[in-house]
Amino acid sequence: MSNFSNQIRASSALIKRLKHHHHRSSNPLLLMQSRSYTTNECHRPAIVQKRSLDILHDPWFNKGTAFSMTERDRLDLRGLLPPNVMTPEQQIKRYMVDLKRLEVQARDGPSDPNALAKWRILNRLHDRNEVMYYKVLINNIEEYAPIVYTPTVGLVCQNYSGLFRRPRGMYFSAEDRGEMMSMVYNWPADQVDMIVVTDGSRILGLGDLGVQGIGIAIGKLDLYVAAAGINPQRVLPVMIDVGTNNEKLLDDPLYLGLQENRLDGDEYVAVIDEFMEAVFTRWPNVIVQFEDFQSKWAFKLLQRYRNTYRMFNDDVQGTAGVAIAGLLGAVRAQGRPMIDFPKQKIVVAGAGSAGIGVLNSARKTMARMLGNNEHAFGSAQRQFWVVDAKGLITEDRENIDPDALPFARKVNEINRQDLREGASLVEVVQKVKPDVLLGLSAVGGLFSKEVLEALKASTSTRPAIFAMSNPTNNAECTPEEAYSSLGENIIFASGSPFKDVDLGNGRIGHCNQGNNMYLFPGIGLGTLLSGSRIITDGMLQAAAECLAAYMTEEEVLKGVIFPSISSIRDITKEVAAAVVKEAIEEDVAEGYRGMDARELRKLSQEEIEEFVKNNMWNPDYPTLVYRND
Ligand SMILES: NC(=O)C1=CN([C@@H]2O[C@H](COP(=O)(O)OP(=O)(O)OC[C@H]3O[C@@H](n4cnc5c(N)ncnc54)[C@H](O)[C@@H]3O)[C@@H](O)[C@H]2O)C=CC1
Ligand SMILES: CC(=O)C(=O)O
Ligand SMILES: [Mg+2]
Repeated sequence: MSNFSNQIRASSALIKRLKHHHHRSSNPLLLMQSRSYTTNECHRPAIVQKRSLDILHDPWFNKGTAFSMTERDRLDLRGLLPPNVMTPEQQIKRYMVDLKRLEVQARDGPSDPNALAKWRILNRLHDRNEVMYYKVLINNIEEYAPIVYTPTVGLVCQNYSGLFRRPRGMYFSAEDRGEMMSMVYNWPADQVDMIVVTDGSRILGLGDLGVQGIGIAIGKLDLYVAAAGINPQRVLPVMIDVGTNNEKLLDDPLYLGLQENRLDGDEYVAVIDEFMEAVFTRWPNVIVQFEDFQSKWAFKLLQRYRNTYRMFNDDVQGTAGVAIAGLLGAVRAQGRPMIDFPKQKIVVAGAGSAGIGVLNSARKTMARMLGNNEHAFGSAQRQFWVVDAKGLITEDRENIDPDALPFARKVNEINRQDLREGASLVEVVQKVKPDVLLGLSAVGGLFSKEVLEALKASTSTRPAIFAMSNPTNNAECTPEEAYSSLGENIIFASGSPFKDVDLGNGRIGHCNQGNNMYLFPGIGLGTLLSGSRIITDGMLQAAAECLAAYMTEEEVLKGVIFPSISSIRDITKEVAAAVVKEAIEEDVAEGYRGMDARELRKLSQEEIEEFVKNNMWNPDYPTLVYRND
């Protein structure tokens, strides 16, 4: 079961990982001695059943000017390309000149006025040459993750009607009921490893964007390829269009989705059921990531499918793991042992899919550290104060959402703190003096000056502010606001990227990006390679623990509690290895392709990591061989 079953196990696991961290640069002898676990598929030729222009128009196989002369002959491409054969490096250089041209007058960062134009240029490359697209993305991940992912992906979804050129992924609509089982065979790939599916009902913090939400599934899968090395030919973004309740889209003559109100109740569930049955029939080994479903359905669908299908909900489970890693980092950053985590007073603003996911997981982690009995759960529960749109949630709340009920505070306890049902965020912060203020409210600026000023009275030596809502404009506060109100002795993390803050005199206020992107790619890859039929709580916990342990003591003390995005491929590899290991320990790993369950069980930690690494796709052109059979 979980690696967090008690503080001792957690600490020893952390120490082990920290040790491991030190020789992460890998011992060449070790590498030479260990056998290779499955050949890297990139070195095998790829068989194509098309030739000539059809290849140039197929982004999965197109290499553009990098087709060698022999390949041009073999594939009837001679004369269809300019004669100068370019190396992949030259291709990238030429492309980057075009992309960089825009940046001459561009301001950096999230408010980049050219962000959409950059997305367009990248998207055009994605449409014509996938290998090159991912090479650009992987080599410049820090710069372009904010374009293909949050924040720009939000803008892309909002402007989808105007940006739409070529379709990408599959659309299942309420009109397709009864047809989905055959529709899945319209997708050209016989193998699909990862599906990210959304119904567009809550895209980032931008609300119901209907069919336009497909952009988020595409963006998440871009990270699956870039960070986890999932083969881009085996990813499938999916939009389930059951209508929209967004009045603007319902009235927009240019809207590309169904212009009717969302299906609800049993009718809605029947559509999702049919979709799940269809995709798992064609691709029994696929993993389905649910993304940006409104809370109302996020929990219900997760409970409905998680014991029968290989699926997870990223907003509920991925976010929870990232938050746990961040919260433990915040404890370490105070120079305190992790065993102090259950003493932290935590105010959470937002009780939706993300907020409740984090609360459940944080409470469980605390309870485990406290002995995992009923009393432990009770004590853990009293460390949280949850504020939603109606204020502090207590047992006095009418029609309380059942998912929030476990966190409703007892009225007598709250009265003793001079608080009551519906108390405002600022009052709660004033009275509780929390160690952590965590926002998953989708309300930009919610951590106002008044709230941040109130946090000055925190009993923590180094209070932590997690403004996790996306995209940028929805962040509960900016790092500048936090550092200027509270001074340098804080920990700050945001869901979308911000720049570090210059505090003067050479001091830097670090801005961490606390985003589920540090976990979901590794959860998906680890599940895939373990061959587990389901994604257990233990596998998710192992992923979170791995992320928590990734940062060294020195980094954490500097306020750096999450890795830089430039190391996302490395952290993803480690998270995936932790997930595989946990699946083996829980005896749910059934093996993957050439590696059966028995062989998997024999692997050492290093060998598991090598197995993961060897199964990560790299953006290199394969040799193409034509065969028509
Ligand atoms: N950083 C990350 O990795 C992630 C960030 N998110 C972000 O979290 C946000 C929320 O997502 P969900 O929970 O799915 O949305 P949701 O719509 O289900 O929940 C929003 C919650 O915020 C509450 N809220 C609204 N106004 C408030 C106010 N003035 N004060 C306090 N609470 C208020 C609502 O009552 C509700 O409980 C989104 O912006 C999303 O982008 C979500 C997943 C991951
Ligand atoms: C990051 C993410 O999953 C969200 O904001 O919904
Ligand atoms: Mg999401």
